[in-house]
Amino acid sequence: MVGIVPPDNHPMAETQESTSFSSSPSALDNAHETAHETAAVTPLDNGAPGVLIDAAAPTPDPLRVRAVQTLPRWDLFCRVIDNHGDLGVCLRLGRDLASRGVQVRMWCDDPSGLRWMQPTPVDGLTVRPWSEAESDTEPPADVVIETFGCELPEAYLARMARREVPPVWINLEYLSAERYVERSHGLQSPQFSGGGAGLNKWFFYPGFTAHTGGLLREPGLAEAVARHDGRSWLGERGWAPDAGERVLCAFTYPHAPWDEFLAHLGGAWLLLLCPGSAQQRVPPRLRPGQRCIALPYVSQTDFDRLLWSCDLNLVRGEDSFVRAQWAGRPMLWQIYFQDDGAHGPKLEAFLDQSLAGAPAALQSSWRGLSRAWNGLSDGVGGLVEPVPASAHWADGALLDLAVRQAQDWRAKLMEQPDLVTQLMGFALGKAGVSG
Ligand SMILES: Cc1cn([C@H]2C[C@H](O)[C@@H](COP(=O)(O)OP(=O)(O)O[C@H]3O[C@@H](C)[C@H](O)[C@@H](O)[C@H]3O)O2)c(=O)[nH]c1=O
Repeated sequence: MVGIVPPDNHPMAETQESTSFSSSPSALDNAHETAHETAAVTPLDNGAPGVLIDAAAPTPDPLRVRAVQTLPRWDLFCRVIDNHGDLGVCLRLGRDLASRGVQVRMWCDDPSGLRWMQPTPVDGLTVRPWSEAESDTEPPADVVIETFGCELPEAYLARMARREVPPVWINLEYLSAERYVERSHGLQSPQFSGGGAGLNKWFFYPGFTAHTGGLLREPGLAEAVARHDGRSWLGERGWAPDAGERVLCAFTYPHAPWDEFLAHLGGAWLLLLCPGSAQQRVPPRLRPGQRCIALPYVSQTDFDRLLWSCDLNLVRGEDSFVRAQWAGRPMLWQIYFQDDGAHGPKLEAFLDQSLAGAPAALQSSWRGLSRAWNGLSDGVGGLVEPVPASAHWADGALLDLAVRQAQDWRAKLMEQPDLVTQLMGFALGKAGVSG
């Protein structure tokens, strides 16, 4: 068992929240463009790996066994741009891979958030300072995952290129429901210069449809959610609702239009406020029937359980957004704001997919509420606007419809092979050992 606790002298996690990259193109756009600029861009040649065998099932998953035997060591590279999502996604990926038997090293430039996200060791997962990847004496791993276009250290790239059998080098991209994802998933970018010259980089896109890399979903997740007793779990922590109260969890960016939202939140609600802007922005004087509790940072595992316990989850970024979908509870997504307005179409694309087939009343209300929560009027970026009165959604019937929709959407997503299963199949294919 290897520890995952960051070095003692590392600064503790910051609590300042950043809500945008800059006005320059996002890392996603850059990576996307890189793939298309390169002369030899070829589509995914072996299709999506069609293996869907739960690794928790008693029968060993043949793909997992083959992947662990053939590609036993994986290196993940994680650069913390801001907030907690970069680290959160890498941790979840590393933990999932390690639980399936591969040895994972996570090279990270700021692992301080792991103190609360992952306070206990994870078997098979080690965290190493990014700076040491340059001079590491062990050879690079069999599979190298560059997350979110974080750009690997030059010296490490050169050592990758010198390996007799080069590692499978995969860039794991940001999650989006937009159409380009299906087109871009599985593209390759041969490298002609720099330390990695001669190597091939593959682009792997998470997503919501069969022609994408899917979503992180560890084995046994559905069963764990089904077994969870939310009210007892909240009670054990002193966060239980009173009789007749609904519970809402809020993990938000600073620009959420809280005043308008609370004005339209009908009925009795207990607001569980995660650290950061939700605690700073929710007005101390709430409306009759509303009360709040400020939560501390909890581990990622407990954060999931928190989402499973609430009647409504206000989430953000990427990882909490995905986890709220697995909770199968109504969820409002506060998307990561981008100065160039790229977040508008990204939100609309997700709403198009997740609301498809929902009752018309819910579709229009939820879309309106989601736009308003994000300060968008019609999918085009803009300043925060008041939540329209039509978004007076929270009483009775509409929330019940939203519950059903969240469960239907989750059931649809569960039909997809999970991201790690797909990633293992993809890596095997690119190592020339699929079959
Ligand atoms: C509040 C809380 C969160 N978490 C975890 C859950 C997630 O793994 C993580 C939060 O990450 P996210 O939900 O992705 O939101 P986020 O906004 O923190 O992160 C990101 O959003 C991305 C879109 C950007 O690219 C990133 O640069 C980053 O800003 O923190 C806990 O483990 N415990 C807690 O108490």
